Amino acid sequence: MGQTITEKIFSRACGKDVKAGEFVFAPVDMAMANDITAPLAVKAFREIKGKGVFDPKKIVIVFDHQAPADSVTAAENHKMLREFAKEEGVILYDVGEGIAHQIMVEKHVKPGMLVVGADSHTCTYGALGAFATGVGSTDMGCVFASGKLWFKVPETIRFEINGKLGKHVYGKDIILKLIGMVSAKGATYKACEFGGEVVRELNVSERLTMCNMAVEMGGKTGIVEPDKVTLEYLKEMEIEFDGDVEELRSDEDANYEKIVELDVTDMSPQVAKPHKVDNVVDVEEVEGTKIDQVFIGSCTNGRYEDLKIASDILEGESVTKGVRLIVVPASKRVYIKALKDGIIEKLVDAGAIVEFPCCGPCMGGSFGLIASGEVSLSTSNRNFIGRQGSPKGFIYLCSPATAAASAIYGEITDPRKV
Ligand SMILES: CC(C)[C@H](C(=O)O)[C@@H](O)C(=O)O
Ligand code: SF4
Repeated sequence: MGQTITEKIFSRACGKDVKAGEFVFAPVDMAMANDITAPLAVKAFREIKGKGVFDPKKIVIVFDHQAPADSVTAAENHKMLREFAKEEGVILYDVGEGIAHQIMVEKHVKPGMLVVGADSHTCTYGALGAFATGVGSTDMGCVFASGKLWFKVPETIRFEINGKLGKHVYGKDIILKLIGMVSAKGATYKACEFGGEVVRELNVSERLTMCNMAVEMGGKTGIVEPDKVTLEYLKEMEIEFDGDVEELRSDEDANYEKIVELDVTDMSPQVAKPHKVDNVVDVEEVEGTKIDQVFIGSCTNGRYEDLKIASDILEGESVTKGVRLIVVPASKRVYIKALKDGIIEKLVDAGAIVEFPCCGPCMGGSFGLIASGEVSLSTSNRNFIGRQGSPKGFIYLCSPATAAASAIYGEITDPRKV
């Protein structure tokens, strides 16, 4: 019996052939924690070992959720983490560098790696053909100390996406559609392997969006077999990779728990309605819903390509009066590229508020909260009650194209009509 890419990555990490369902104690290639989870990981690490992380070059800490500090507690956490990073020599990305997940895929992740992060959206990195998953802070403390962690090698659900995407329909719409189809717990603890002719043609940015939301259907990770699109991306990011992507394809006779097929021809842009990510409908069903705030950003859709799609739609238009459009580039690299290409200027011209790279309003952090009764249309990944401010607010999720078109009209708008 052949192996899935997930089994291949675990077999390489463990130095022996392993199969889905087996429990393994595996060494990790990279470990990441952010400003919310790292303080607890450091505490656990101190209790377990005291001093001396397993390998400082493999540990990354990023300040993104509360950066720059939005409270004295956050400031104290940042201060402690700066001291820890200096003492242990681990890699630190301070305020302004961007969202951890974006930084990881711009600088550290390579195909075939086994990566853990103390954040649920670590699954994003699977878009590069790595196995990456979120872990708790205490687990991360153990990783800081030993470089290893136990896993149950997950079974794989293969999502086979075929057909042809229409105008203004993107990876975000595909993943929302899939979550609606299988439900928020439909892939619990599974590796969600995205393939098929449509995925092969998606750029890495859209693959990242899809893998990012695998956890919203319960997935242990999202993963795309690496190919020449991946290699071109690594080159652009100046990430050195001398492995063979062919070796990281799932075998033809690999064992899948299930294959889910989707033909995207004629598929509409998708929207997740409050308050569950699997409450997904075609945009036509919610067209005309009045909105108060639009957020374009997050580890799901805050990349250059996302900002470009939005600025193309908003060019020469203006955000309707009474609606706030908040745009947050996912990283410094994204921000600078968008600045140089005039994208930021177009967005600001249209009436957007463009903020520094960070998580922004995604989880109701430092700014951009909504009031009771207000409606947020967001390109992020979760629309739970209270996530972006008042528990009496409403959050709809969509692609950057739908978000930009809706900002012009002040109501949820089908981007194909703009
Ligand atoms: C703060 C962090 C633990 C959390 C996560 O793990 O996902 C956050 O990033 C989120 O999106 O809710
Ligand atoms: S952007 Fe949102 S989903 Fe992503 S890590 Fe930050 S808070 Fe979590």
